[in-house]
Amino acid sequence: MSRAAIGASELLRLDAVSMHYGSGENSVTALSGVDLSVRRGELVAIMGASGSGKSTLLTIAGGLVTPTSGEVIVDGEWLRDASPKRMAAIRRRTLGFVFQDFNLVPALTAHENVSLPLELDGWKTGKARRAALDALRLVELEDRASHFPDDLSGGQQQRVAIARAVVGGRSLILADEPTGALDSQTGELVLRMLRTRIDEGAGGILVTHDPRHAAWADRIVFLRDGRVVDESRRDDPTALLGARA
Ligand SMILES: Nc1ncnc2c1ncn2[C@@H]1O[C@H](COP(=O)(O)OP(=O)(O)OP(=O)(O)O)[C@@H](O)[C@H]1O
Repeated sequence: MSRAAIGASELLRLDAVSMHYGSGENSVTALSGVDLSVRRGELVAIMGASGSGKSTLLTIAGGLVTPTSGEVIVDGEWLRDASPKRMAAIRRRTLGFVFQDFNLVPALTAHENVSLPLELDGWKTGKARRAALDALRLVELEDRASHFPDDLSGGQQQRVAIARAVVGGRSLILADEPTGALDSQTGELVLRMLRTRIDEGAGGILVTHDPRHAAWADRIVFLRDGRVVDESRRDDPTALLGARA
């Protein structure tokens, strides 16, 4: 693929990505020739049965795992060419992860949890704290900044996790079942916050089992046995219904 072919609005591209775990007789094919693109302002849902490769796709997109073959391009950078130092910088500055179990540090306030990645990245404390407060404002939790995770509801904790994922201008949000531990009303609130951030110019992948949650995405990509078997757009409800049937 020509490097010039990557558009400025394209935050993520997976090009013919395959992933095999193990070797020989015990080898498991988790992904097989997957192509995927995520643009700014676009949320892509990934659906598929357990074991279809959703989490593997997310960890590869986030540079946590190198695929067996194929290319991963994040915000114009070929991850295969990135040095470990550069890779760490891309993870800190461009990528934000949101997990099902929030992953907040219990001994730190909401404000400190959000500013921590920036401080680890060398930001001055004052600047990092101001950026963290801006991110908490985005998820409407500015007034809970000094609370510890234990003093926040599950939905509030997940909103802190979203703030931490986008703080400092990170643009690609990778969310793995971010509503799994929440009741449906709170889960919807969290998805609305995620959607707002995407509409402001980030891009994202949402791994989910729930079609109601996938409906927040612009596109749904269906995986089966590590392959993309179908794709539906939100503006094409007939295709969506057909694909889910
Ligand atoms: N570290 C690993 N070592 C070996 N096999 C693995 C590893 N991680 C995943 N697999 C296998 O790769 C395949 C895809 O797994 P993956 O976790 O990506 O699927 P998934 O769609 O996210 O599943 P779930 O919905 O249950 O989380 C499965 O067969 C799984 O057993």
